[in-house]
Amino acid sequence: MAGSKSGNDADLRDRVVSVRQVRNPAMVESRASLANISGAVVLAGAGKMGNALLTGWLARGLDPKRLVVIEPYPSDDVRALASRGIRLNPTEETGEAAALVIAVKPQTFGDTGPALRPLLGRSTLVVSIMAGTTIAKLDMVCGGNIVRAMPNTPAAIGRGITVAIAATSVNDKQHAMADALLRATGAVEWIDDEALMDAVTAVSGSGPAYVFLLAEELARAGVSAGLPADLAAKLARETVAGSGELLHRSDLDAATLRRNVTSPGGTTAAALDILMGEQGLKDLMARAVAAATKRSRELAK
Ligand SMILES: NC(=O)C1=CN([C@@H]2O[C@H](COP(=O)(O)OP(=O)(O)OC[C@H]3O[C@@H](n4cnc5c(N)ncnc54)[C@H](OP(=O)(O)O)[C@@H]3O)[C@@H](O)[C@H]2O)C=CC1
Ligand SMILES: O=C(O)[C@@H]1CCC=N1
Repeated sequence: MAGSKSGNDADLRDRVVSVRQVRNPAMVESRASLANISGAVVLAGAGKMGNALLTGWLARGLDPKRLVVIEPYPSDDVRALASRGIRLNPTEETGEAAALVIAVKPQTFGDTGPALRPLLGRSTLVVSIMAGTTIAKLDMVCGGNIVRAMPNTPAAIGRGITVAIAATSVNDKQHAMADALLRATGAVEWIDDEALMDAVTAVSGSGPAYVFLLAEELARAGVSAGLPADLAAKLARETVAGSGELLHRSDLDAATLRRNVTSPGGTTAAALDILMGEQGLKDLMARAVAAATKRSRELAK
């Protein structure tokens, strides 16, 4: 029996921890391509997402001297980057940028966008990460060879995912540059139907917030169940992070990984009866993603 039990354990281990080697040839490639960018990369807007991109680029070897950051109220972190050679709010002419990455709020772009025009030459690549802001609007407000992209904040640690679409005026060289800038922060999916961008924004752009909310609420529920607050926060954080890492490394899909936690008649099944019941997470998530998709469409107006 013992033999068969350890056989089962081995099976289970194979199923649960079927870990693929973390290889990221794209990362190596993007490092090379980032080094190949000649000319300035200008980031307009170094708020939360702009800063995440900046951190990702620098970590993956983009020469700080190539970076120009335009940000009216730079955070201390962004100010500190100036000592590494980044040009922050330069007063002298920067000339035409090789790439301009626009990370200002979509609601302000109509006012702030036209001021970016002097940075654009005929070959300048424009990458916009603004939610809801269409290629047509970008073209109208500032022009350029436009790639519309939707990254997410795990970009700061090279574990983001970006969905991108290129306007027809974008040539192969500009496409490769956009791919290198985006891929330096994680995975990239190119699409050719811009209408998908609203749902993309609702799933992966906003998605990290849903996951962080899960950690917050799991901790809160732990406190309600009697745990000290600091222990509950640690358990929730490590559980979300560890589960995310397992999902990342495993070949198994999320549903199988979930089933592997759920012993018949056990504690997880009791919890999932609530979470997967009527008006449970399925319904909540569908409503949340629909609301975000609708908001993205509204931002386009
Ligand atoms: N946060 C996220 O997870 C994601 C955000 N995005 C997109 O990224 C963009 C930025 O979002 P987020 O970082 O959250 O927002 P933030 O408000 O944190 O960042 C925007 C930054 O742009 C600055 N800014 C305002 N005017 C100008 C200007 N004229 N020139 C340069 N910078 C200016 C803002 O300054 P001030 O605050 O003083 O106005 C602010 O620091 C948005 O378009 C959003 O849709 C996309 C994917 C994910
Ligand atoms: O909340 C927002 O509008 C932005 C876009 C996706 C994530 N943050």
